[in-house]
Amino acid sequence: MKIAIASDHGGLDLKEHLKEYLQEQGLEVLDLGTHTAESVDYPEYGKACAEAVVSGQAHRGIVCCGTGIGISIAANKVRGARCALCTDVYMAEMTRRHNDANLLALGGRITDLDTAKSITQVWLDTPFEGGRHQRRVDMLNNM
Ligand SMILES: O=C(CO)[C@H](O)[C@H](O)COP(=O)(O)O
Repeated sequence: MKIAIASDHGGLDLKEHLKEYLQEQGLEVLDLGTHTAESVDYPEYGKACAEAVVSGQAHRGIVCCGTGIGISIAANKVRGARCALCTDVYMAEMTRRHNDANLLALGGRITDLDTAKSITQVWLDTPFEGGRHQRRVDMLNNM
């Protein structure tokens, strides 16, 4: 599985650690930046990551900013993106089971690394349930 990953400066440390975590598991990572601590604008990075997923360049995407909020809003502006901001593993499980979330958002100033790794792992491993949830995801895709 290929994972696109992107952050602004507020999510940079978390992105770098998660990138290493994903690569340790043999996953291919497409790092769309940012690459330095210089202040940048999260909409650009959320958009780039969501476009990589929706276009098929990557199977899934992970976006990080300070809270995870702004970059998730940006990602969800891209048609076909279903980006879920998660702060615990229950949210990660449910957003895969019910929402078929193809992007995960995390807050580098909110969520500690161990929790972020657990959230990421559950989000990677949990399948979409389909059924009644497919109808709702179709509705999202048609908006
Ligand atoms: O969390 C964020 C967006 O939701 C950003 O990371 C945050 O707004 C950046 O703030 P600053 O420019 O003060 O570092």
